[in-house]
Amino acid sequence: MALPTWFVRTVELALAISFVLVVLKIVYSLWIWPNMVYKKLRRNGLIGPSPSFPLGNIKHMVAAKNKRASALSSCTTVSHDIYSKVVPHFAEWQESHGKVFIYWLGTEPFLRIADPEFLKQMASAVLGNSWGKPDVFRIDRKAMFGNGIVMLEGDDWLRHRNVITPAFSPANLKAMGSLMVASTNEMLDRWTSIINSGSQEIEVESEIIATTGEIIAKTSFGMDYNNGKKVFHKLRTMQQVLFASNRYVGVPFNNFFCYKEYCEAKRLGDEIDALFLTIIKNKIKSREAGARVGITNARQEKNLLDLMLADKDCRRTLTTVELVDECKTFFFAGFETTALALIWTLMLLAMYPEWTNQLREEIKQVIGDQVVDATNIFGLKKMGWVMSEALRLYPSAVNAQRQVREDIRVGEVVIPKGTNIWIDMLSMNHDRGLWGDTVNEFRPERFEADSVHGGCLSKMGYVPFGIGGRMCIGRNLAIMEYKIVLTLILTRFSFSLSPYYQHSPVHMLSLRPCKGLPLVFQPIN
Ligand code: HEM
Repeated sequence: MALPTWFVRTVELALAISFVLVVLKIVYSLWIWPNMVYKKLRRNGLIGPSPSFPLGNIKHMVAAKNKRASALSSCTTVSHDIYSKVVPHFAEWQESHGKVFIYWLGTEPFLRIADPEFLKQMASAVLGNSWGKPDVFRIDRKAMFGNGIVMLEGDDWLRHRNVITPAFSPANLKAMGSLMVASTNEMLDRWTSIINSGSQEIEVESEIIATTGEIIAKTSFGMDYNNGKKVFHKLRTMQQVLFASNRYVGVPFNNFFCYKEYCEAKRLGDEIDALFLTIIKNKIKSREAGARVGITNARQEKNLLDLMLADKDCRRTLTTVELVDECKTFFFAGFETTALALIWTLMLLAMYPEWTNQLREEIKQVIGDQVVDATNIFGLKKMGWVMSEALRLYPSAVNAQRQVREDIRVGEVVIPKGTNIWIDMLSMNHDRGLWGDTVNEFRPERFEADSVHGGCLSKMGYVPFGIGGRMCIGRNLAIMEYKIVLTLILTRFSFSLSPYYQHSPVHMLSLRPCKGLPLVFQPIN
């Protein structure tokens, strides 16, 4: 039966209108809106390198990085003056445009900030939960973080933060200490076997990463070794895949250009979700079974996942999907950052044996013959300075990103709603104007008189754990783990840099040694 002409015409008209609306929406979001934000920023005197459509400044960024990579491959000395090597494009643009400038990732304009005073005024003008996260990263990193706390904003962020914060109470952290000691000792026993078998050189990067992965799997989710390992390997692979496609973040339809990587990241993300889902469902079942035989939820709460399953009033406030996303978020945020702080510290201590000796002496005085635990390591003050100095020269979090949810006034400048913000911590940590002539030297003693800011001329110039309400939730856990692992290594081994070590820090979501960290070990009797 033929359809009536008026019906066919109406459908055609509806389709035509929908098509035009979709095209208008695309033009608006890819062209009109970003240009409106850009023009407002320029009217306020903020400038930057000229972008081109549709890559923005990405072409230049990739070219600068490739040039740097070939220069680094012939470099044999270790220098801590790394800023222009890690982000050569920013170093170049800072020379011509100053510490605050606009650059484009595809069709997304970003305001890059490395001026702590500008940042201070900006941060004091907004409430913690009225900062957003750039939409472009929320989409790009969905496979990795889902809608976990790192990507949330507004009331949802506050709700998750309130549920999760109690998990990091001193009592809970204390309970995690013995698990950390056990996992670290397993790693060190493995090192002893390697040395006894005749090889003194150990590739430390992968060892530390695997151990911190195991620690987070056990302490946060009560996972067994095999499941922890599975999640850990999938997350690592996903990071490599995402980094490969990351270069086109912000470019319209970039998922089509990097379709293979996009599908691979999605597949890995789905597999990790399925693993966590099984763990969560089993936990819920065992909690229910426990409740039936009279074991209260409070008695069952041991790790982060247990605590997320029930808030203090024993009600579940996060849905199962939200729990899965938080598990992924904490797994990634928890192992990579702490591992890198330890890895760069080992590289630095291998270069500066006088500091290794000072730390060993401190361990002797503070811990002596006691078993290392979550309480006695807090007396290790010099180790705290070493951690701060390592995080200054080689920060695990190189930058932080935000999206402005309402217009912000900074002096005469108005930053319009919708602006993407790129806070460049690496640049501030290596800023001679803030740290003086010793900026690129390893000097933990700068934290002796000023343990928080290390004598930096601006209080906002050194923020290794972030700023304001979104400051790192796992800070105390990270410090505890760092001190436990480092204390155990220093009491069992002395070490130096392998002649094969190539100093090649690279920005791959975090700051990592591109060519690993081979160290030569000697057991201490
Ligand atoms: C040396 C180790 C660590 C460093 C340097 C570090 C650094 C940071 C920084 C700079 C931020 C703020 C990011 C931003 O403002 O966008 C942050 C946030 C966060 N960190 Fe850490 N972190 C470390 C360890 C950990 C650990 C061990 C965990 C969990 C077990 C963790 C979980 C988180 C989470 C969930 C957030 C997001 C908080 C929010 O948005 O409310 N971090 N971290």
